[in-house]
Amino acid sequence: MSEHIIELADISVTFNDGQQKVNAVQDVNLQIDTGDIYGIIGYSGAGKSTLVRVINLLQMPTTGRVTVNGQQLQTLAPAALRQARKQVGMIFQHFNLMQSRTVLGNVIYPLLGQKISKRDRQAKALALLKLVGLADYADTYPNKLSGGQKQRVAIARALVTDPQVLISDEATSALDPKTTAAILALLQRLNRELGVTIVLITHEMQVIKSICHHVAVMENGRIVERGPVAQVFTAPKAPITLDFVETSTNVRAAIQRITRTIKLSELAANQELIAFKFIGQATKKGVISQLSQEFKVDVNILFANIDQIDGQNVGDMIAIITGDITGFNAAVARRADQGVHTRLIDEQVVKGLSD
Ligand SMILES: Nc1ncnc2c1ncn2[C@@H]1O[C@H](COP(=O)(O)OP(=O)(O)OP(=O)(O)O)[C@@H](O)[C@H]1O
Repeated sequence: MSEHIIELADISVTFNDGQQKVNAVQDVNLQIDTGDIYGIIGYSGAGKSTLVRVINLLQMPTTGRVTVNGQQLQTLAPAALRQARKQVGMIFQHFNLMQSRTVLGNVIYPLLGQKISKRDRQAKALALLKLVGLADYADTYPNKLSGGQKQRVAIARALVTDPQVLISDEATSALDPKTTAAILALLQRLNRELGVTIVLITHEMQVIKSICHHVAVMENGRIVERGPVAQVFTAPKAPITLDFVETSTNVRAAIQRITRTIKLSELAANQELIAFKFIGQATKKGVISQLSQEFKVDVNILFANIDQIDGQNVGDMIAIITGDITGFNAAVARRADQGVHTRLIDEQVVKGLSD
């Protein structure tokens, strides 16, 4: 088995929409490890759906190579490609269930036409319904189910051909927060128990933070940043990543609220407004209280929040520091390797938030 279950090399997708040319995906290289939960985040129109549809050649790339489980899909004859596609299951925002079939009928559907007896088909579908918590709903029709239950059926259906990869295209976007959390927990359990690799696209940071191990951030058809979730979201490099982070942690709203009441231009020469980030152990160590005593600075906390990213604690704090700010800032900078990061909130930062 290859270490990378999915390898996308130099992928571009261009649509010719009448007179207009749309470069939906541009020069994307992406490798996804076997067994990973890999998130792709971006705003609407960033190219996420187009990119993931390339993974099973539902969307032919204009250029580039698609390799799944060691097979370069574009080199396969139609029969082999049909077989290879079964390695990739998909779930969608609107479930795409067939209303005229029962829950069991929906889950069985992908197995029709395969060399597998009716009894085995049923047994397999029922086992999957049990796995997703819907054993008692086999004979129910989809219109009698809640959104969360419909998505569970769709997940069972996507897994019935034993795919190695499950693609989730905004699968929780139509669900309420509690149901979203339950579906994400289910995906996490399926990843652990079945070893299925999950590629999950979303525009919501919360989704990425709760179950993904790696993330790629897409903007205008390109991947602008990628890496382990905790790393990308605690030390974002691309402006759009920072934007996602600050929106989801409420830091952006907090900075806007604070700077509406406190004018930065009216701060004294020995005062600064600073945003702190504490990662992992640093959330527990009281580094700031130690340093504030050492440098005799006052720390006036205006906002604080603690969050979990891929199982790791991440804290945010915004405070006005008064006193020996040069010494204090230098000492904090030396703590970067212990997971303490700071950012000065100046007029430019505030202006950037309102743009
Ligand atoms: N079949 C198509 N023909 C023409 N343009 C398309 C087609 N499919 C997608 N596009 C365009 O390609 C770009 C990327 O779309 P895509 O759906 O991949 O983005 P997305 O990040 O998944 O956004 P959303 O969450 O809104 O679906 C958009 O500008 C979209 O309008």
